Amino acid sequence: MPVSHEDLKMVDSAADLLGVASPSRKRAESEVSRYYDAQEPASSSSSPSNDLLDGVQSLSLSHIPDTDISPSNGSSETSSYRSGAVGTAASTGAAAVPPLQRRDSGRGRARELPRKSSLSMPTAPLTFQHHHRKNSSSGSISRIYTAAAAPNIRQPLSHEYLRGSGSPAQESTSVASETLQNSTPPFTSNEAARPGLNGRTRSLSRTRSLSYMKRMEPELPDFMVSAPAKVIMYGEHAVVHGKAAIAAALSLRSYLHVHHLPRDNRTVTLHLADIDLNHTWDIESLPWDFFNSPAKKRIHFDTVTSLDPELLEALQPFLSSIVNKYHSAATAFLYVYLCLGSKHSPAAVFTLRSTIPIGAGLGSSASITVCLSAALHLQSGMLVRPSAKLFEEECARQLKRINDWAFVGEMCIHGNPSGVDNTVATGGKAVLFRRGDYSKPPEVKRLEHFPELPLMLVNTNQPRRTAELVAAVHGLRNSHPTTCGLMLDAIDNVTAEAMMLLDNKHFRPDDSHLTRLGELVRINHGLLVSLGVSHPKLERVRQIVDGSGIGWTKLTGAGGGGCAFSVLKPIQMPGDEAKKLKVEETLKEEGMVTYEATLGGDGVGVLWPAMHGKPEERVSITKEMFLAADGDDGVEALVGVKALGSGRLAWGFWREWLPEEA
Ligand SMILES: Nc1ncnc2c1ncn2[C@@H]1O[C@H](COP(=O)(O)OP(=O)(O)OP(=O)(O)O)[C@@H](O)[C@H]1O
Ligand SMILES: C[C@@](O)(CCO)CC(=O)[O-]
Repeated sequence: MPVSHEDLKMVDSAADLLGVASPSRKRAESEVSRYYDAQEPASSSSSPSNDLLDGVQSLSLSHIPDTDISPSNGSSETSSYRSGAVGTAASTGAAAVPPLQRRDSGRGRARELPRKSSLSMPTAPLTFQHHHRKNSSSGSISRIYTAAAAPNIRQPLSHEYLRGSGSPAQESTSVASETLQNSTPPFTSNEAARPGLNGRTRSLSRTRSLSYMKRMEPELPDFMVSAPAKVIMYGEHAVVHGKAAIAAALSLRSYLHVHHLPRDNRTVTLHLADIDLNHTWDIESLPWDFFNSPAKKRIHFDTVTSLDPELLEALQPFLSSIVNKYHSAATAFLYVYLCLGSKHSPAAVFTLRSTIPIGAGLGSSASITVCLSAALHLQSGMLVRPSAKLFEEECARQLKRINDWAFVGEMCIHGNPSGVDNTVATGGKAVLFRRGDYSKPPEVKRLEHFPELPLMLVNTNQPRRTAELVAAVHGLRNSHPTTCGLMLDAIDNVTAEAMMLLDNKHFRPDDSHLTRLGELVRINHGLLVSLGVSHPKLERVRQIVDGSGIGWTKLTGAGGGGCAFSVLKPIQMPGDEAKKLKVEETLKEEGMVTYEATLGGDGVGVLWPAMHGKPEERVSITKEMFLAADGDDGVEALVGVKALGSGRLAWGFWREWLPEEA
């Protein structure tokens, strides 16, 4: 392994990476280059000049064997679930190398890799599509890759200029320089000529104009990230107490636009448009010294399982002027921003809009913290844009990094979350999740055979706060430890039984399997009622659906209001469709909203740069356009994963799984 984990930690913690290479970073870069030179066959074809060397990593996946989950072994004490990709990657603790940029001299083209990890494929609208995971090559291997479509990170213009004559980048710099000089004459013209790098001669005025340009030019292009909502099918609340839960990504999503400001603007703005929160901080006045002090410093590779009260305290002066009932989202942003950044972090405006109802049990908070985590990692160069050339293992590693820090954000919003919401919002699809020991990574098993289920999702529009409901269950458990313990065990058994059905490739939603799943839904809801987390409006949904006989209903998420879903019976008799329409009508009359959403789609995605349109007529998506989009439909039409699709010029997803072969 050419670069040690320690080196990389140093590289990372010397976070003034933008434009200024630290000694450790330079060392790491040169080690990567040496390694790369040694690996690359001389016959490699030349690459586009903007190819970047994005990373090298030692890949090591520990495999935890499959274990059958049956009702008999389903209790938390005895059941043993197979750890899947996220959990597995988490357990390796292997170092990942920050993407290092390298101007290519003919070797940087992405090489043919033995196996693709993440193919472009249609996204969420493929309702409950079946997938399986390719067997990964076993053992611990070292590989190197390049990602041609990687974010063009940390490339100040001046670097382009100084690299030598004749490159397209230099041409464009010169043109831009002249344009700027014509429009804004910031320097005197009679400057003495002096030798430039590469033996060339440059005038001082040109040097100064470049430095002026450097200040005016944003450090990075604008980009977007997106993450889905989730539905917990079985096991909410119990999952906070170490039991298993089954959850799936939902096709409603949050979108975060990151607009970079000129370098001489040293501010960072968080604009949460849905909740009318718009706050700007002066970057250099933030408590960096405290967050970056040796005792407090946490880096991208760290798994943080609890918040540091002193760090939270240090943030208070910077949050106290934000008066907003949803202000915990700002705490989450600032905490992660300060942990992952430095006082040299790029100046930017983070604008968020979401199509997920807030505080409705659909994981709106996790969706936004996943977006924030992904954006901050991308900004600091700690992620490679997903591409078909990215190894499955590296995808898992990057997803783990996003997920770990989204969890930190979730802790800021929820207090004591299990992490199931951010895990689903990060990885997408459907998972079985269990976190027995909070000091360790959770066990996560991706459900490869998650079936297409006929679901109806209903929002009661009754607001509530997850943190309060989780605290209420803790309270009940403290006063009735034995009874509550048994109820939590019962929920765990329900989840284990459902797991056998949902992860079974022979599952067919049109036979007795569906009835069994439905009954488990109803039992789980009953247990949640006993735990005190239902609400009269949720009971009303259940009553209406039960009365019509069209399916089985359960609250989802924290309860106390928010959403319920019904697993619908197959439409078999002539009157069945009419009954369903009648139910929807009644719910609407009572002020509730039903959603047509699909489960099992993609997790976190990135649109880099933020552009839309056909390749020949692509235009930038500005934050103004994003803010002006009309409602959820407008947001979806402008930036939506469905509207723009996925692929190199559209949304990219870190996918750990491949479509099932025909
Ligand atoms: N669109 C949004 N814009 C800004 N902040 C948001 C947004 N959505 C969620 N949040 C943040 O998340 C908090 C709501 O989180 P909460 O856990 O109560 O609901 P949820 O995540 O939708 O539900 P559950 O955890 O049951 O799935 C809000 O207080 C706010 O801080
Ligand atoms: C209620 C809960 O189980 C689910 C919230 O979506 C809380 C958690 O898992 O953190």
